[in-house]
Amino acid sequence: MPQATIGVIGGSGLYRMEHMTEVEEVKISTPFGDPSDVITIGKVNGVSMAFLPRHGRGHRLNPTEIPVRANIWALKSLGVEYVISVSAVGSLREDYAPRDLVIPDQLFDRTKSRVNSFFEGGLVVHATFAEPFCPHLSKLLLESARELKDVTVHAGGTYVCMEGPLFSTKAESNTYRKLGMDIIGMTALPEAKLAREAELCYATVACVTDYDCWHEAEESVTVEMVVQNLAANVKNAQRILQNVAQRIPADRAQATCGCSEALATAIMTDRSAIPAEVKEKYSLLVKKYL
Ligand SMILES: CSC[C@H]1O[C@H](OP(=O)(O)O)[C@H](O)[C@@H]1O
Ligand SMILES: Nc1ncnc2[nH]cnc12
Repeated sequence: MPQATIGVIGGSGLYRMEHMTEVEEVKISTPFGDPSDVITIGKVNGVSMAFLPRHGRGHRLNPTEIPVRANIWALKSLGVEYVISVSAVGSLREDYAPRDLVIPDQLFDRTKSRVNSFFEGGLVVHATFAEPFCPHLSKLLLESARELKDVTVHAGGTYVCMEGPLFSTKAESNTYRKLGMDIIGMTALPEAKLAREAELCYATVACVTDYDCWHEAEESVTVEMVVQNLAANVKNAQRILQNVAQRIPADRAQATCGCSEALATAIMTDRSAIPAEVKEKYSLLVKKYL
């Protein structure tokens, strides 16, 4: 099986990686079912990357249907250590305009029907999630994005993750604004939580496509609006991915974050109380601690 240290999860509008050479497609099965699609592995600027479209090619899966556990497990099993998510988002503030990019630093969970953890059936794990995005990978993405002189990039912001698939009401959108949220989408959770449980560095390039439905002078969000703005945004996201490939250290020991040891103090269950078959099932994630 080919391996890659960097994984890219493509969101709306990003279903394949441009400028990828030596491309191989791999179909992976996991204890949590099949991922959203086959994973493409190849080289971007000489660096190995794995690419997975979260909604599947053809955009077949709505946010609630995305097999997030299978997606993160599959990337981990390919040796991925860094996951870069590319996502379309609505803006909840005037100065984050459509076609701008945001590297968010916080998350607020408004999902209702998602599975939030890998661990169940006799293994209880409480990982720290105060900083949901990897600060080290976010900084590298920000530096790469800032090299695009024709694009406005915002450092930081709170991404509120709603259930969907319908967009928000005006009452919801205005409430999120009052609560201090900056951007809105439907997919960063549980992806970020599962990446943390898999001890992966995880960060997002959020592509602003609309002002949701709160803005008095702008039309409320529609799929047509999202798709039009995404065409430009996704090109810029691809440029960032090519650039960041050069900056990510091959050896994660050089990273200044704690993502690679996120479970070191998180396992609550007595080692002697964990059934053998559960240890076996989760060995990809916790073998080094058991
Ligand atoms: C097509 S607009 C709504 C859709 O776009 C975002 O997806 P992604 O984060 O995968 O780019 C949003 O979360 C919704 O799923
Ligand atoms: N306004 C919005 N709400 C939720 N998800 C989105 N994705 C893009 N725009 C969005």
